[in-house]
Amino acid sequence: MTAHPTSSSSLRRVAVAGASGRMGHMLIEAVRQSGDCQLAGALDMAGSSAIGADASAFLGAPSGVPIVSDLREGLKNAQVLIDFTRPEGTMAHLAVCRELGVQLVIGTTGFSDAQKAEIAAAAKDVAILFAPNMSVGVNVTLKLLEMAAKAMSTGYDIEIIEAHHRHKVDAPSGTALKMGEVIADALGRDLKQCAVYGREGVTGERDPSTIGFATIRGGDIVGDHTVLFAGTGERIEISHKSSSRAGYAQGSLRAVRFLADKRAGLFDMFDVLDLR
Ligand SMILES: NC(=O)C1=CN([C@@H]2O[C@H](COP(=O)(O)OP(=O)(O)OC[C@H]3O[C@@H](n4cnc5c(N)ncnc54)[C@H](OP(=O)(O)O)[C@@H]3O)[C@@H](O)[C@H]2O)C=CC1
Ligand SMILES: O=C(O)C1=N[C@H](C(=O)O)C[C@H](O)C1
Repeated sequence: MTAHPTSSSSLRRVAVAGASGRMGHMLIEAVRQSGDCQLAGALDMAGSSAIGADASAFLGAPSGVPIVSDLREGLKNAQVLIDFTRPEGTMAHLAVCRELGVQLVIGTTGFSDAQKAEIAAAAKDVAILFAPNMSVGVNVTLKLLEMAAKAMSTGYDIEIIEAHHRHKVDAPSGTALKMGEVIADALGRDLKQCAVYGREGVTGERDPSTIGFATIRGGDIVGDHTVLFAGTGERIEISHKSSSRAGYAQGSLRAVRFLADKRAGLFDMFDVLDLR
């Protein structure tokens, strides 16, 4: 579907940050194929070779939307910004969206606690959907983990193993950390106190109250997450594997639709999928 950035209609006007990134391309393609959204802006970093190019040139079907680095220019026609970039980029986008009243769907991972608090503060003024994984499958998996953790609260050692492509810059993945939080909450533990991020040397025996994390990086792995509940004489593995980024993009569009009638507030995919 071709949509002009200034056409007036009931289509949701969506801008995409990180427009030339792996997720940026998936999102632009999903917006253009959606039928109920229109590409209204495309952002990338100043100095990027993508600046000035048509945002959907990579599809062989121009949109008339140029990729720009000026945030106000890129957001001037948008009702909502989908941001899959880096924490420092998201924080800059957040400030301008808050000022302009543009809603945000944030898929970026790797934020500090202080940055997360800033996102929550901005959500008092503008509606924000913030989730480390937009796929339906991963969010259902989070729900399964909550149930499994409660049922196996003693006698099972919990380890979270994640694997991603060689270009990923943050570890553990945002999804793995969220899995850890969900499990720790279900067990009445504080993830900050009980997480063990990798082991080396003479570590001593495993402390049963810990939740371990292991990270694999290689090739073009889209995103695999496994939670191992290792007991005596048995073990349970709950796994999710992404073989395409399309699910993240489709989930992001569901988030855009969910936000449409929200004036302010901080939401996640549990709200969108009614999993709370
Ligand atoms: N929530 C979810 O469902 C998912 C989340 N993610 C997360 O999304 C993020 C992006 O992933 P991916 O698309 O693979 O990454 P890419 O590196 O492919 O794309 C990142 C994009 O953001 C741009 N960018 C980088 N730094 C900044 C900045 N400071 N300000 C503005 N733009 C910036 C890059 O520009 P340039 O190329 O010029 O550097 C690029 O266009 C990661 O945090 C990842 O973990 C990924 C998949 C699913
Ligand atoms: O960087 C990625 O690729 C992904 N990042 C997200 C994360 O950190 O959890 C989501 C997904 O796993 C892909």
